[in-house]
Amino acid sequence: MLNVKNLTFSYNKSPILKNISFNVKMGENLAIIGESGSGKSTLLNLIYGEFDLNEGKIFWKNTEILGPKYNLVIGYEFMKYVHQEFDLMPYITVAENIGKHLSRFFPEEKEQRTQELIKVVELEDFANVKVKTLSGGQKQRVALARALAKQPEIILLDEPFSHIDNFKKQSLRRSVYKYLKNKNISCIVATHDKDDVLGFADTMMVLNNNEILDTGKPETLYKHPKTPLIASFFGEFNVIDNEIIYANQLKVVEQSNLKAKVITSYFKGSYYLIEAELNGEIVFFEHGTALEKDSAIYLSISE
Ligand SMILES: Nc1ncnc2c1ncn2[C@@H]1O[C@H](COP(=O)(O)OP(=O)(O)OP(=O)(O)O)[C@@H](O)[C@H]1O
Repeated sequence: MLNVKNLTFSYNKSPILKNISFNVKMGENLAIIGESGSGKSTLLNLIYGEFDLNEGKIFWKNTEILGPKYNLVIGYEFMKYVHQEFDLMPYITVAENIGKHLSRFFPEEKEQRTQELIKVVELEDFANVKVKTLSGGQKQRVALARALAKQPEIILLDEPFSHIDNFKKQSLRRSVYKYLKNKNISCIVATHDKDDVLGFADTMMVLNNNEILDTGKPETLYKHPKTPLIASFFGEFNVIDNEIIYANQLKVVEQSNLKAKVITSYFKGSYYLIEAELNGEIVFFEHGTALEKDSAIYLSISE
């Protein structure tokens, strides 16, 4: 289990993270979300032992994670970190990059493991291609596979699918998170993307103003967002009578005391997002069809 206790850290004078405490169990998937600059990457760096803490302690099982002041070589065998710079060897192939740190003395196992991971990141067609010729998204997938090669006990992922196109993203995400679960590898993922969280994360943690704003199951935070910031992570929402109401909770009805005027209909695929004016405020709701501009409609709030 990863145990982070009262962590406080600053690069310069003002703290970036204050009093951060949480645990991650074996095989658990924890998603860290927060606005840009809220300290997600910094927290991953600290867990990896990249910097020295100002205060607090980090343990993986019984091993204390120590920063550069105490360690000549940063990083531990049981932990891998896939950050934004992929740090690959450009002049060797995808397969060679992935198998680079696997033992040469077990060539069959090395080959088998490399092939298994190439499949996980869906790079079968590129196994023998030199990394320097790959796109950003393909490189990101090689970096993921390489981090998994020696099967860490815990993996830290910083925006792991940020460079991957929408055509591939969904299936790749399922493949990687399923692999981590099957192998019982703990995972901490820093992300801006709700699709990394919903359906995959066991727990999510929201960083805001240097602290943990909330933490819990994604379902709980979705259903009971403490603040508009948390609701905004999940999608369009409105504040009506001081309550956070998601766009999909507002329905058009025959008659109600919420009379609104349609402004714009945005095509969203399986629905339209309608922008309307309600009591002088802008509201958004989802609807099956586009609605005529300036038409009057009545809304009701569903659970
Ligand atoms: N090496 C550094 N030296 C000084 N300040 C830094 C350093 N790295 C990050 N910061 C600052 O620390 C704060 C947190 O940055 P961090 O990269 O951890 O945020 P983040 O939540 O990961 O952001 P993003 O979502 O944009 O990646 C920012 O204000 C950033 O400017």
